[in-house]
Amino acid sequence: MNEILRLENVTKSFKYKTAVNNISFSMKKGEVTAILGPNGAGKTTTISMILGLLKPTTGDIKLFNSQSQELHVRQKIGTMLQEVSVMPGLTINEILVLIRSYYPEPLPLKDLVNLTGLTEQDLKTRTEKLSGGQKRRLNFALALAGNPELMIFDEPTVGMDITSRQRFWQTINTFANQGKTIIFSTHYLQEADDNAQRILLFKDGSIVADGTPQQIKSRISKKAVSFLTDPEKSLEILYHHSEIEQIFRKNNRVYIYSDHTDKILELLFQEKIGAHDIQIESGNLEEAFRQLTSENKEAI
Ligand SMILES: Nc1ncnc2c1ncn2[C@@H]1O[C@H](COP(=O)(O)OP(=O)(O)OP(=O)(O)O)[C@@H](O)[C@H]1O
Repeated sequence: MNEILRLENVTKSFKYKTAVNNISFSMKKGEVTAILGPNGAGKTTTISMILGLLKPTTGDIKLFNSQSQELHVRQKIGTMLQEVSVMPGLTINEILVLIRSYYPEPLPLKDLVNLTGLTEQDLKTRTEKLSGGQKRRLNFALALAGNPELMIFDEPTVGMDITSRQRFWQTINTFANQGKTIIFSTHYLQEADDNAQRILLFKDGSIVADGTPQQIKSRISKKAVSFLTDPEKSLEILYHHSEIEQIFRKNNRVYIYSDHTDKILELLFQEKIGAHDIQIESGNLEEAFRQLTSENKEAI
């Protein structure tokens, strides 16, 4: 079966808030997908619904063509959520042995330790004495314990130091190369760009873009020419030029979006508007993200 996940017209409304608004998407085996979006966009709510921790108000979710509550489905999923509590009184080693025993084909303990960077000292530590970093490593090991086909991570690298972050993505890439399906949410554009083949960009509970990082960047991130000029200077003379797709002022700098930056430079000199400190910026994912998730631009 090639399709691992399908959401159809899924909405989640809380009393005063529609957190997720009529979203649909499916995911194939082996895809690595980032759910990207600003705070409050609906990422965690979506992941919680996929995992069966929250029930959609309307719509349908299928995992492996079944409901997420079914045992054969749960055995195929590994997850790491933002806030996790672990059983007190046990060492990391004891918890890993216990959790591995719930799965038909768990990963060997040695592999779990190597893949997550757990140390000998970590294994002996009792859960109530874990540092933030140790907790993260344990949670990662728990997510991998059952050798899951589908891995779902909610903002996995929050609170990780640089070394842990690098190890995390290395491990994820190893699993991706083995054909595992991976979904992770993040605020970090760079993480999505570096590690996902597909980005679902969320805003206000809706999906506003769905594509490869490259497609998303090329679809909406334009090149910009920006410059300083006298704030009193009228720029009306530029408005009728068809090469200019968008023009706005931000922090005293004027920005012009266009695919034809050479033409824009010509115009600036022709029209004698006193442009100085001219810069040309090519679009990047940060810019794409800003354009897609903000509504109000300061118009001139
Ligand atoms: N249990 C709840 N009751 C009421 N409102 C909620 C509940 N859970 C989430 N929300 C609201 O739904 C919206 C989406 O929240 P969600 O946590 O899914 O966003 P997010 O994209 O994961 O944000 P963040 O990046 O900050 O974690 C927010 O406005 C949030 O306040």
